[in-house]
Formats: sequence, structure tokens, C-alpha cells
Amino acid sequence: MTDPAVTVPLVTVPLVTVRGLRKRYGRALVLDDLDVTFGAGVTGLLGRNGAGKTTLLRCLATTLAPDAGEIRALGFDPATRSGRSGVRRRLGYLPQDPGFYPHFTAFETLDYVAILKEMTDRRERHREVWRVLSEVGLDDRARTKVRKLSGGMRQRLALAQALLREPGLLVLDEPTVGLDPEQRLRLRALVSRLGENRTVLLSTHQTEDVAALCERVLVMDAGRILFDGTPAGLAAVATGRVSLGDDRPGPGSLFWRTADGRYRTIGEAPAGAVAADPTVEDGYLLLVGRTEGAA
Ligand SMILES: Nc1ncnc2c1ncn2[C@@H]1O[C@H](COP(=O)(O)OP(=O)(O)OP(=O)(O)O)[C@@H](O)[C@H]1O
Repeated sequence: MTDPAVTVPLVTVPLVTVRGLRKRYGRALVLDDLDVTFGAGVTGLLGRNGAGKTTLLRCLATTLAPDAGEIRALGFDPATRSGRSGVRRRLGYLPQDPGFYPHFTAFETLDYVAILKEMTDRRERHREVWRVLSEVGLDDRARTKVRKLSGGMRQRLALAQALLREPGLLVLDEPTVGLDPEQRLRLRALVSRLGENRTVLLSTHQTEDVAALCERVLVMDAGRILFDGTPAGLAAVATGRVSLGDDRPGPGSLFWRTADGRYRTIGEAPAGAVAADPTVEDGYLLLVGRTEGAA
């Protein structure tokens, strides 16, 4: 049988297509007729708490069934049993709460997931477990029990399990949470390399990670997509609306005192302030309307 994940040309064809995706929890509409496609590359999902990012990622990772709409991922339809299996075989998923067994070692944890991912050849499987341990810099903790790992190490273990079997689709829910600066940098390098020839979707609250890593960024709000473009395009939303000044701005605008003692304001510039270069974070804050009364 032909494997769609292998035969689809990576750059030109959307690898993941979402049409009219809708999800409710009780009365709350969490995904509101979402339409989006993803090709190869790294896409970042930004949005305030409760915007629907995890819900969208869970639908793509086949752990949650939408109420309406269609998904095609790597040529498979997760609404069908065989389609779900097809996606799961090619998916690397880092959920927000991976729920590891505390008494397993790091190695045993990955070996267990690799067995679930149908790696039946023991020698090949162990080689793959060592490979992903090394990718996330945990080789020296292979024999440490999960309960004895630090929070950041557990997060790296969670990432390692998502990397098993070189998935064609990587879905990472807040992958940089708890990582120290060195590990965050390492994750950026790893994820950007993976994104060269596969689809990587990651949700985050770290706008610097989006600016550094993602070629595309989606901003979600109340189950809809508010923005779809490049990080530079998102920063450009704030062009002319970020300023630096010596005087403390009045109430009602978002500002903070910078290291050099000046005031950086997002929104209407106070008198005497000069324009500053906007960042992805500025654009995001303006877009989701979080620039008033916060200071
Ligand atoms: N299992 C559930 N049952 C009921 N409501 C839920 C459930 N899971 C999520 N929700 C609600 O759905 C909405 C979207 O949640 P979701 O986790 O997708 O947001 P998010 O954008 O990932 O937020 P965060 O940045 O906090 O992780 C929230 O209002 C949340 O309370």
C-alpha cells in the first residue's frame, strides 16, 4: 500500500487541512468554525489562556473528537478508525500533561512509548530511545526515575517521547515551559531543524520563542484565528504604536520602566515620547486588546 506521508510532496501540498472545525464544552464554543492549513515548517500558536489552542492541538493529535468539521492530516482522516491509526503512527505529540509513571526510569518511559508506537525490534527500539535521549540532552539521566527528575528534565523527557520514530507531524503543547535558557535554545535549534522537512505546530506564551523559531504565527482568540502571518507581520501590527519616553505615562495605557529608566509604552504615545521598534509581543498585545489599564 502507498504511504501518503511519504508520497505527498512536502513543500507544495498542505500536510494538514482543517475545515469548519467546531468544538463546544457544554455551552462554551471553544473552536468556532476554524479553517486553516499547514505545510512543512514551524508554526507557533499564540493566544490568551482559554483561547482554544490546546483544544485545536488535541483535535489534530486525535485525542479529542471535534463536534463538526473536517481534518486531513498527512493524508488521513482522523474521524475514521483507520485514519486515526494512520495519523497516530506518524505523529509526535507533546501534551500539556504527559502523565508519566513516576517509578519508571527515563529510559523505561521512552521504551514503553516506543513499544506503543509499534517498535517491535528491541535492538532498533533501544537505539531509537538512546537517540531521542541524546537529542534532548538526557542521556546521563537514562537510569533516573521520573519522580527524581526536575520539572525541566521531565519536560525534555516529554519532548523526547514525541520525537520517537521521526514523526512527520509534531504537535507540541507549550514545549518550552520550565526549560532553562540553555535548554530553550537547544529546543529552538532542534525544533527548527525538524521543521525543515515536516509540519511542526507548537503552542506557547513565549513571544520570543515565536520570533526566534517560527516562520508562521497564528493568534487565536475565543476559538477563532485573529492573525495568520509571519512573526515580522505580527510585530508590524504595532508599528507606530510603541514609544519610549522619559516621563511616566498617565493611567490607562500599558507601560513599564526599562533598565535605562525610560518608559516604554504600547498604545498611544505620551507627549515627548519617541517611536520604538515594535516586537512580536507588542503586536500580539495590541491584537488581543490587552494594552489598556494594565499598568
Ligand atoms: N475538558 C474540558 N471540559 C470543559 N471545558 C474545557 C475542557 N478543556 C478545555 N475547556 C475549556 O475550553 C476553553 C479552551 O481551553 P484550551 O485548553 O483549548 O485553551 P488554551 O488556549 O490552550 O489555554 P491555555 O493557554 O491556558 O493553555 C477554556 O475555556 C477551557 O476552560
